[in-house]
Amino acid sequence: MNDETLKRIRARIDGIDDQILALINERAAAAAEVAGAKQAAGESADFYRPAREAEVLRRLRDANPGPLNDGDVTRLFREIMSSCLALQRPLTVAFLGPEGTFTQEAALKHFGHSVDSRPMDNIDAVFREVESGEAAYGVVPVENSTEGMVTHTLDRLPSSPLQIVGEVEMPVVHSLATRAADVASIQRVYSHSQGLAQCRSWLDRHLPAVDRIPVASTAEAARLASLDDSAAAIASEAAAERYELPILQAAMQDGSRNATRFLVLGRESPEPTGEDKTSLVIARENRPGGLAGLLAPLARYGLNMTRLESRPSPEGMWEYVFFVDLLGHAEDPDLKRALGEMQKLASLLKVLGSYPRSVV
Ligand SMILES: O=C(O)C(=O)C[C@]1(C(=O)O)C=C[C@@H](O)C=C1
Repeated sequence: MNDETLKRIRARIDGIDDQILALINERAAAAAEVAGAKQAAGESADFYRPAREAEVLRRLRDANPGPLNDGDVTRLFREIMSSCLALQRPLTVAFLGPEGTFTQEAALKHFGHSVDSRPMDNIDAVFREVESGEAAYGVVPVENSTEGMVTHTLDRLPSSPLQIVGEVEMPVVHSLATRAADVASIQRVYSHSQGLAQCRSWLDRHLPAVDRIPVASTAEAARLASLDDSAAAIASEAAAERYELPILQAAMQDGSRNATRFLVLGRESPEPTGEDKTSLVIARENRPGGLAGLLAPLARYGLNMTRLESRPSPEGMWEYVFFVDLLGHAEDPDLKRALGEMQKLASLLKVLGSYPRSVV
């Protein structure tokens, strides 16, 4: 390419960037106007509107003419909205820490980077931080496609006054991060128990005799591995980078499509968007056909159940509660009727939240 051509194209790009800059700021000013209107209406506590954000992202994704792909378009607008909201008031978001966990990545993917994100030591602490009002929102893992549910999260939900206000799905790619020169020099491997489980076959094949040490998080594993040249961590690339650990093996997880679902916890239920999910916890006294009868209204109203999970009930030995995810919002007429009918049969029925299905 000759210099003249390059100069001409770059001048055009500069012109486009000026327009984008002016438009982004015009958008931020409009969002600030919304904030003013919310404040005037007495809604000053929290300006975040998950339902509206999901609508904005879905509309732009569906309108995207390319060549940018839909994922990049939603990510860019996610960050623009995050910055617009931070101008109104930055959100505080508690997440299962420390810095560098997959949960932090999920929190930033959902809220964008213009938030005040706070690492918590454990899942219970995330719940408490939001329950006490110290943080407006919290992010916790709930299930992994290889290893199944995160029982701490499920068990904490029924007794919490918090609502599930969103979900984030993320591919989870594990790396073997270490200062060891080669696999043969590794004497111990640290990770979260889920990380060790998700890489079991790889470890059996390549490091069969090495100690596998479960620690509080994959980020903590990376920190420990950074202190000991004969140790390795199974952690995210981000955590490896944070602790300046070289990656000896990338993408070492057993399932090529390993993904984790995270829940966003808040205090108020989002409005319906037309593409929502509802999570419930239910129970019925133990008798033949009990659970089938309790779920029957869902089939009658044509509702789609996307998850059914049982957990031991805190009430009694060999008693169970069931976690159910449904497509739809608890305010949708059919779902509302089905819930009304289930309520009459159930010994326990609690709506844990209705929230927009994940967009980014
Ligand atoms: O529409 C609103 O309620 C806004 O505050 C504007 C806006 C946006 O930037 O589009 C910002 C924050 C909300 O979470 C949702 C949307």
